[in-house]
Amino acid sequence: MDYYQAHSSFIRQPLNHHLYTLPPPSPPPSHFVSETLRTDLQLRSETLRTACAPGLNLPDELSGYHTLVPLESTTEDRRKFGNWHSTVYRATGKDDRGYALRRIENYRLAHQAAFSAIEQWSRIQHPNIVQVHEAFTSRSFGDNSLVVAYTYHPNAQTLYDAHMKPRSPTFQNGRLQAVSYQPIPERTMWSYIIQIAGAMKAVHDKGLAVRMIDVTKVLLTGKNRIRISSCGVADVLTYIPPTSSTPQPNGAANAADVNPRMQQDDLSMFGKLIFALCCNDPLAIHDLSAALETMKKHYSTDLRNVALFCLSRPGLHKHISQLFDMIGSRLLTEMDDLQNGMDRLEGELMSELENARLVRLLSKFGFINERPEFARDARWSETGDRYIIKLFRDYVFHQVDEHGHPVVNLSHVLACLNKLDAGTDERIMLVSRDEQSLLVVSYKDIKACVESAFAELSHR
Ligand SMILES: Nc1ncnc2c1ncn2[C@@H]1O[C@H](COP(=O)(O)OP(=O)(O)OP(=O)(O)O)[C@@H](O)[C@H]1O
Repeated sequence: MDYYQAHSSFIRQPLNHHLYTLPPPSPPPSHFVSETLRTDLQLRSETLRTACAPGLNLPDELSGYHTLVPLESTTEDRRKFGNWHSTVYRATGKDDRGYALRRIENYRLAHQAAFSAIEQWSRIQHPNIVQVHEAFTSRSFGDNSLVVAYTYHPNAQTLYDAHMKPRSPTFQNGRLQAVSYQPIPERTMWSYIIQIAGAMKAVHDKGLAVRMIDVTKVLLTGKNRIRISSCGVADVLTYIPPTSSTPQPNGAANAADVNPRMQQDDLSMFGKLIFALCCNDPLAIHDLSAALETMKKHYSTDLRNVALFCLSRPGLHKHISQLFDMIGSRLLTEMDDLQNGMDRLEGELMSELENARLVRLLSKFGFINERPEFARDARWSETGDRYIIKLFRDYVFHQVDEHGHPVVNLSHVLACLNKLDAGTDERIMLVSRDEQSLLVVSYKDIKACVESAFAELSHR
């Protein structure tokens, strides 16, 4: 006979939604947090776990990083980082986190001091800069490679890929139609400008220069969230050791030594990037008057002025801080958007908060039930609080239907656990496996049993 005939068909209890905390009333729409946050996060975590296609002949291990997966084609259409061939790989670090490893092929380290810029970069933590971790050389790829490790942002796209890459035609009404060009909205452009300018200012204030501001090197890592990638590589590649007679023109070994011209170059690269994005053409500034005409069609004079300021002739007083005077109240719009984004995220977090409660509860069950050291100690598992918990566990998870088949009903589990966590006065009947004893207890009682059994374990 089924040991749980007494509950052979339990009453289906709807989820008690009042036991969940409701998110605050409709958070305002946000420029930053994705509408489909859950899907986005799930896709990111899936990407983190994808394995590499076999046959790529990649090293198994590289200075503590393993499971390398190339993030771009390693065969055809190989683009270059300056004059060097470069490839970005996703890898897992010693701490089990994801890293992006940028490998520069055929690089010979002549001076260990070339890495000192990486140390400076690794100390810069900024929300719009992909964090630099370390750099090392390696022969594991069969050549002399320089490898720089960055934080990995799953499913990040370069601004080029996100906005400018030609899209393949799609089927519409049974016909292949070219995807029409959609200019980036002005508000998004301001947001990008503010984020990049903020990152540049942080870098310049530290006496460094970004040196690589390009649509293929700025990553979109979330909705309208961008980060400058590849920082530090140019400093290592172009390092020139100081000599007693000449100041360092390029070497970034020392913050104070960075040539202010590089910071001016950053500003003009920034100007080129703004034109490229607004005109949907990476080489837009090659024909400046045409580029200005195109910009006029879709963007305000203020935006054009910011781009022109960046491109203007370098000068002693030209500085990234001046850009913020030109941005003016748009900074406030950006702050509003960010705060709306925070509200929305908090709302999302509220509804996920309940999961943590239930996991905590289930973990306590895991600690209490079936402890091997008490297997022969019937006084532990078959008496008092622990016995009630054991019967409750059967009630929640081990019920069978009239045919003796396991009842697998998640809403029953959730409802029971929520009531237990809330410690309601509702009472249930628990039946022993041999059906010899029946106990009527409230969730409140069971909650007290769980707390005391757990406390007893923790203080042993
Ligand atoms: N830190 C990172 N996290 C996640 N993805 C990254 C990271 N850095 C780079 N990537 C991805 O790696 C790929 C290659 O990056 P890379 O900078 O080489 O861009 P690219 O478009 O191939 O430019 P290039 O012309 O220099 O080859 C891009 O798809 C980019 O999104």
